[in-house]
Amino acid sequence: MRIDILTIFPEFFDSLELSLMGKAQESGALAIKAHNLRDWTHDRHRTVDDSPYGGGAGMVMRVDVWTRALTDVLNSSAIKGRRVVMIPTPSGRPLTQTLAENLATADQLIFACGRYEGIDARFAELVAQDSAVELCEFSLGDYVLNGGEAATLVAIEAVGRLVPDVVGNAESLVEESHGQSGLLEYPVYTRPLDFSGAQVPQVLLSGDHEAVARWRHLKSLERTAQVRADLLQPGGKAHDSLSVLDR
Ligand SMILES: Nc1cc(-c2ccc3cc[nH]c3c2)n[nH]1
Repeated sequence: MRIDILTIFPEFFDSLELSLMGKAQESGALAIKAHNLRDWTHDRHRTVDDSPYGGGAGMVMRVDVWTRALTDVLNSSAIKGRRVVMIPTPSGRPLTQTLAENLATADQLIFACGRYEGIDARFAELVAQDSAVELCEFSLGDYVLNGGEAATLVAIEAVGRLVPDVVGNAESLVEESHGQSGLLEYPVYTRPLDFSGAQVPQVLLSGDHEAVARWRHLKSLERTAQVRADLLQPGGKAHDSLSVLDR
């Protein structure tokens, strides 16, 4: 998967050279490039924003700069297949595991990181009209950030780890929170066996793999019921997991 990021803070994404995302770039499973939006300005001050029509506080990012930048990235990366323009915004659709799984099948993601009061609305409108790309306006949750960069980092990690050959052991993607079961993760333990009197659950020391699997599933159900009962409602992703209680 090719990932392009348009931002006025390209150095914000230096952390993607580390850990799993860094290894995925070395292996070629992911190709990530951050571009400085100011490279597509034409004035001496490299201006990307202006005052809002209709008045109000703050500044709005210019549609001409954004459209020039996106057009250039799309034309120069020349990726065939499914291309999605990702715009982080508080008014977007929630970034869920289901959405991340869907996006992980794309050939290219292009992230448009806004700042100030956001990007001129005509930018997203023009992207939506372009049949060569999909538009995905997404939100991390109901809280407001100062810009799109942090949301983009989260989205790249959530989607990137689902791209084939990025995570070494695909098995580990199955049992995590919001994974295939839709349940929250069970508690995990490792050495020391006794820590300040706190013990490891005996079943995990039993060597009885079936009993361990059953205990883990029940702990996941318990945790999900405590913290995210909504996931267990009819239609929720974890609702089918309740059937294990009937056995
Ligand atoms: N979920 C969420 C996204 C944002 C966001 C996204 C882009 C910009 C640009 C300027 N402020 C922004 C805030 N806040 N919260």
